[in-house]
Amino acid sequence: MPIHEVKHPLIRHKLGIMRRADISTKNFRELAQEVGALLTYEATKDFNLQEKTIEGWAGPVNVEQIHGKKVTIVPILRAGLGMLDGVLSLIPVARVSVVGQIRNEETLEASTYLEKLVGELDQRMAMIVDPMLATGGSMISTIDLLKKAGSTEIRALVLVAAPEGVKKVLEAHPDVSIYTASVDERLNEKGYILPGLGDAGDKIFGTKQKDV
Ligand SMILES: O=P(O)(O)OC[C@H]1O[C@H](OP(=O)(O)OP(=O)(O)O)[C@H](O)[C@@H]1O
Ligand SMILES: O=c1cc[nH]c(=O)[nH]1
Ligand SMILES: [Mg+2]
Repeated sequence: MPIHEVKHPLIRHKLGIMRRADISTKNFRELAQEVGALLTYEATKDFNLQEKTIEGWAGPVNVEQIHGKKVTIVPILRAGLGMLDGVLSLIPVARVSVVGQIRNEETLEASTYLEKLVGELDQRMAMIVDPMLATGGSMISTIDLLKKAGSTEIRALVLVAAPEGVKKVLEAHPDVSIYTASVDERLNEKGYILPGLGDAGDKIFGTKQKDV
């Protein structure tokens, strides 16, 4: 299923706190990482395991280990950095490919200002992280550039998604799976998600809240 709305009680609870208008930068930041980690848990549940015999305390023991999955995590600057450590806490060996996208607040068009990708993308699962999937422009542009660079297996982890953006991403890239804590109601006339979280980048970095 290309869209996975993860309804785990811990995620619902933490996301509910993130929606408070008066949340502090510190709390928003901490929760973005925590929900990022919980979404990672869900997004990796189909990873294959292989058996291996190791020397245990009482002799040889059969254990399982993740098989054949090289991963690159792709935070979309800026706000994606707010989930990166949470994802890395569960996949500590992953390489990180950084992509900068900025949305023009008038036209809502995304433009790429940084692309620093790791090698062997054709052999890695790419896990894109960004708190917000609104019109979908930033996500589509990121998937486009990853595919151009060789990615064939891509997952996207977002805290909150708008139905309009999910539809656009899946129309453009039906092979990509999206994991989210919530598919919200809709976009407002300025392209912000309702009820949403407001401007996630500003909340994570403590910059000025825009008039949304
Ligand atoms: O789906 P879209 O309509 O493209 O909107 C979503 C994008 O907008 C925000 O980034 P923004 O451009 O505000 O940059 P920032 O992360 O630096 O704040 C957000 O973090 C997403 O990347
Ligand atoms: O709701 C939104 C839409 C775009 N970017 C955000 O940070 N929030
Ligand atoms: Mg922003």
